[in-house]
Amino acid sequence: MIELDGVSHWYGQRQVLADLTLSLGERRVGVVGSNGSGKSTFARLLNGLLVPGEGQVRVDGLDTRKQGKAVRRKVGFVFQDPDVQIVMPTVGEDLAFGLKHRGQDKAEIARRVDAALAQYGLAELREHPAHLLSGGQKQLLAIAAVLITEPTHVIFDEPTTLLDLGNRRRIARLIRDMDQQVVVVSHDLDLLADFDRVLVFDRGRVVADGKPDGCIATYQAMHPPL
Ligand SMILES: Nc1ncnc2c1ncn2[C@@H]1O[C@H](COP(=O)(O)OP(=O)(O)OP(=O)(O)O)[C@@H](O)[C@H]1O
Repeated sequence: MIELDGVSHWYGQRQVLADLTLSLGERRVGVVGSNGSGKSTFARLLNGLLVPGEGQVRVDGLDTRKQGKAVRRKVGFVFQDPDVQIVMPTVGEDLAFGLKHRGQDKAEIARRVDAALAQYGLAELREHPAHLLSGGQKQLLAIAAVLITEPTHVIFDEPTTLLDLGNRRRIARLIRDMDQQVVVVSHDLDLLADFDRVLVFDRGRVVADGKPDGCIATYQAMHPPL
């Protein structure tokens, strides 16, 4: 369960989120809204990458302000741009990185890396330089590198923006089949169509909140075709 209690946020003098109070308990929560409406800021608050200027964010009862490290172990974050997330020279090493950081033993790391390479169709790329992967392969690697650490919640900030149709569908399937709670910020409305709940952001506020059909229709009505 992710809870926001009276959350507002500012960059300098500029308010970008205004008094959000929400309980997110559904398994798949989508977030849509215009450019600059505050979605990425909201996403970053959920795993403590940012702490709110005002109010409280709690993940399974842990306060992101006071227990940030514990929250970040629970909540994985997949960035829009996989280049900011890929930190090691090869695909295999990149997958192992988060596990080493968490002090896992060698045998367990090897077991989990093998499993992840197979699961994400990356087995032939184990020794491949990570920065030479295609955009779609990098995105898959970035997602795999988060999921391998077994977070209980995963936040995706526009995970399909760089992807072709085939890889978009692959990520959509992966998100559909995940056991963890996921919060997905996306401009890809098809991706969110079968989610449990969708939030529509406008100028730092949630202006619609409910099942995808109604919320996506509300969002589309805010932007009528020319
Ligand atoms: N680090 C920052 N410093 C100052 N202003 C920022 C910073 N990050 C975002 N902003 C501003 O805050 C507002 C909300 O940005 P945010 O990235 O949360 O919106 P968004 O809904 O995710 O937009 P997009 O759909 O374009 O990704 C924007 O006006 C943006 O310019």
